[in-house]
Amino acid sequence: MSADQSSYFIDSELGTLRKLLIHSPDGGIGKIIPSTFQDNLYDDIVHLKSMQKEYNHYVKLLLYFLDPEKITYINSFSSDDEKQANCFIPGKKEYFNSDKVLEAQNLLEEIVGDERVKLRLIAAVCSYEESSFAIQQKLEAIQDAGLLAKILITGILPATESGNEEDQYIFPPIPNFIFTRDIGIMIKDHLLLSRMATSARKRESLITKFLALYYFFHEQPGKIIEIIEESDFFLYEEQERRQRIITIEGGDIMMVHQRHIIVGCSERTSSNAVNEIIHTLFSREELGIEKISVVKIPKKRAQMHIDTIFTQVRRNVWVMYGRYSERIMEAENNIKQSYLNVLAHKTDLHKEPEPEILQFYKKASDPYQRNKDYSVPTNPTGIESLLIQISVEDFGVAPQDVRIIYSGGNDFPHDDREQWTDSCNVVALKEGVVIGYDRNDKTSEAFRKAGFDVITTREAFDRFEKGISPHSLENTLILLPSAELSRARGGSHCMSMPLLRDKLS
Ligand SMILES: NC(=[NH2+])NCCC[C@H](N)C(=O)O
Repeated sequence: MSADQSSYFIDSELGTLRKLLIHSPDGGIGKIIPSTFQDNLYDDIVHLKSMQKEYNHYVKLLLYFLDPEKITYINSFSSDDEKQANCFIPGKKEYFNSDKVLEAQNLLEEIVGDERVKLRLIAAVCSYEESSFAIQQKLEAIQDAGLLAKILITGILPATESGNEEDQYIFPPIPNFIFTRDIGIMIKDHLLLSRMATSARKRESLITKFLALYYFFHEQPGKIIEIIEESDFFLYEEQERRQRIITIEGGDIMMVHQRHIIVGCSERTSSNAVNEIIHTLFSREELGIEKISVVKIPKKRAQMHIDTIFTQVRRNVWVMYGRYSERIMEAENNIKQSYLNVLAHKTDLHKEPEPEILQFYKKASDPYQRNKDYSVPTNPTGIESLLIQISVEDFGVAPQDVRIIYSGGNDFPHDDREQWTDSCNVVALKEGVVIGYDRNDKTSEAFRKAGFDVITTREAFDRFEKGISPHSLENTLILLPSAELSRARGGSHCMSMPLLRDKLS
């Protein structure tokens, strides 16, 4: 399998999905202990086997839509449970190996098959992880590229290679690598590399950079966009450096329309990064980006990226967290304030920091200037108006036809509970057909009320087995089992890095 470079292209969140990058939950996740799950950006320890089982539903669903021949292949092992299970484990002989549902571990295996790349990557990882020279040499001696790829991800050097009686833990796990959304962002036929905000995810950035350079764009490195701090960054004192730091995570960037990108300014994507993203994207004429909407959100664990607050379902339909809707916030504040007035309380209502929208336009007639101010004075008043504006102005939807589905049906406490378990984080397989989590009951109900079919993956598979074509589904929310997956604090949008979508007609 080698990369077909012309076949990466993303200019919407909705065009029929043809190719994406995933990573199945790996052995590193099963090594996290109660005192480290927080540092690892998890909210509990998870049961790896159950998580993998849930994840396999996701993979199978993707294959039904993107590469159905692989379903036939997997089904051919129906009389042998072990072999069938192996079809879902990267590195196993029976692994399905699709060139449409791409597994990061497999791509890594492919690039480290080249000795030159292998040595570079080992050196880079070992120096980042501050490994000993002895460990570096052990890794260099490994001839099995598949094994090496697995070790670089899980951090586990098996006894057979370590020369010890037991497995050796040489690097920390990177349990968030399942959230491939965050590691890089396709913008048309370019790839913007992320720059992870936390040390728990930095090895992911490193591996992704190698995948970009030696797999996806090895013949066209110019298509890789990298945004880093200014060259004098290291000369500043620590506090100043904190202001100037550039961190970018894919969950904060949405290529929502061919001319319009949304960029989140959040716990993970720094304001300086947003600034540079605007300049960089506008300066690259070939991208054709004319408008950038910045969504500044409070820095909070529950909403670490903008895709935890809203995602797009159809041109005219969005799912969002109602507490971040300015319309709802205003209505609630008014009600609360009027109670306070009636009760003659002197205290003012405690207000949470509110999201803020700033829009920037690149006018084709204006020559590009480094310090030019692109901002426009009339920004949408909040996230909900922004989403409506996109549907109406970018997609030509009539305002009365825009529909916002709220997390938990906007009903407290379900709104908060379900946002926490990623009710607002859905990915579109095609326009109107999205993947969500089965535990978000009230959000599913809200989808039903909005005219969507809501089915579980099992129901979907049954239908497909009966010969119904996956692509015949319309306006459907497909629910993944999610008891364990959701504890890692990401949904299907986070678990996907789309590489190729059809253009919307
Ligand atoms: N695009 C996303 N919302 N990704 C979710 C990432 C969750 C992951 N545990 C983290 O905190 O980094």
